[in-house]
Amino acid sequence: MTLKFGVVGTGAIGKEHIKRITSSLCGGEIVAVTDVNQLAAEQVVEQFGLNAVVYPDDKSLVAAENVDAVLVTSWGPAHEQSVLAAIEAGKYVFCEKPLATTAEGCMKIVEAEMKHGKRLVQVGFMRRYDSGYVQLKEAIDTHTIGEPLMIRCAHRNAKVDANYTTEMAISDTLVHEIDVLHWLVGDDYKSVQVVFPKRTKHALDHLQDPQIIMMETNSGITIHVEVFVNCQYGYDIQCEVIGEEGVANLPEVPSVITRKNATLGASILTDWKQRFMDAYDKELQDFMDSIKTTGEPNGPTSWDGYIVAVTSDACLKAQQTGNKESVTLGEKPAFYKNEKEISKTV
Ligand SMILES: NC(=O)c1ccc[n+]([C@@H]2O[C@H](COP(=O)([O-])OP(=O)(O)OC[C@H]3O[C@@H](n4cnc5c(N)ncnc54)[C@H](O)[C@@H]3O)[C@@H](O)[C@H]2O)c1
Ligand SMILES: O[C@H]1[C@H](O)[C@@H](O)[C@H](O)[C@@H](O)[C@H]1O
Repeated sequence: MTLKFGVVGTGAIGKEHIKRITSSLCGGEIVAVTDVNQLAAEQVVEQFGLNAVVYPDDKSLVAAENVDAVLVTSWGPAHEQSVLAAIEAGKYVFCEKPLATTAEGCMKIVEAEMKHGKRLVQVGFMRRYDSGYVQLKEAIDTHTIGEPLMIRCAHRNAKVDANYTTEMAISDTLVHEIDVLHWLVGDDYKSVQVVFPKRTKHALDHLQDPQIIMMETNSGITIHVEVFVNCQYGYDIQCEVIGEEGVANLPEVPSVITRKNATLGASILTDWKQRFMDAYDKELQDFMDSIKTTGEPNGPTSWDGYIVAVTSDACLKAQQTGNKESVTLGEKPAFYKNEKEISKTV
């Protein structure tokens, strides 16, 4: 069976996902596309030689009979409406982060999905599919380093464009750590705090860069994440878990090591597309495969999207107050308690 996708939003990551579904993954086909910029949607159909209809908006695309699954890759604020429309129509949804830009929006999606009665939604938190993070999780789960006590992370982008704001360090960038870290240690967040170090001269005037976000889990694990989006030198993702019996690090991306001019060298990637290419492939392949085999997606859930939104809201508040802000999630619904471990399925 081929899963027929309708794509909402044919910008940067929309095109990346269309390319992988049509050229490197198995079992998917793009049959519909839409974008507020109709020309962009038409160009994508031509660029990738798709046999797909261009729809005027997400509602008409979702309603198309031959669309089995909706791939939401529009701007964040537009996600909620498209995801809710897809659930309403009983269609599967793969939604890029964020699931919705507010915790209330994510909760509406959670409630709609539970009302529908089976899982339809997967959120694009691709780091859970990255082989490095999967290995790190295995080391933690098998108690290789004992009980985790502290985590230190860095999320560095070489540079960002003028539209990137101080808030986006949380809502666009930190969201990846918020998702992957609670998954890594199997614990939820209790509180967050944000500290603004000395600003880099490479940030535009409106942007506080870098930022340090401190998070604490219910069991007391303390986490420090440095978000530094004008670090200049490359795209660099670091994660170190300090346990009672040892320390585990996210593996470095493999690179040829050179020896030249009295210097030992290795290259560093420059953007997220290359760094997580395999993880993007695996998350979408898993989405298609698990729907085919079990009738439900297997990856990050709407509840995971909700956890990220609540935590991200607390961080945004902490940016303003400078105080420790609490994270209040409420009980995880039983509906979301049977998730399978990705590390055991990919
Ligand atoms: N998982 C990741 O690592 C990752 C990486 C990049 C982007 N993203 C997420 O993917 C989403 C898209 O990011 P991008 O970099 O491709 O942005 P982009 O600006 O390149 O593309 C977004 C596209 O959506 C279209 N659009 C906006 N509102 C729409 C609507 N209501 N209906 C239809 N089309 C609409 C825009 O015209 C644009 O073509 C964002 O939510 C972003 O956070 C995730
Ligand atoms: O939207 C992008 C993307 O999510 C990247 O993975 C992240 O490193 C960037 O900081 C963010 O702006």
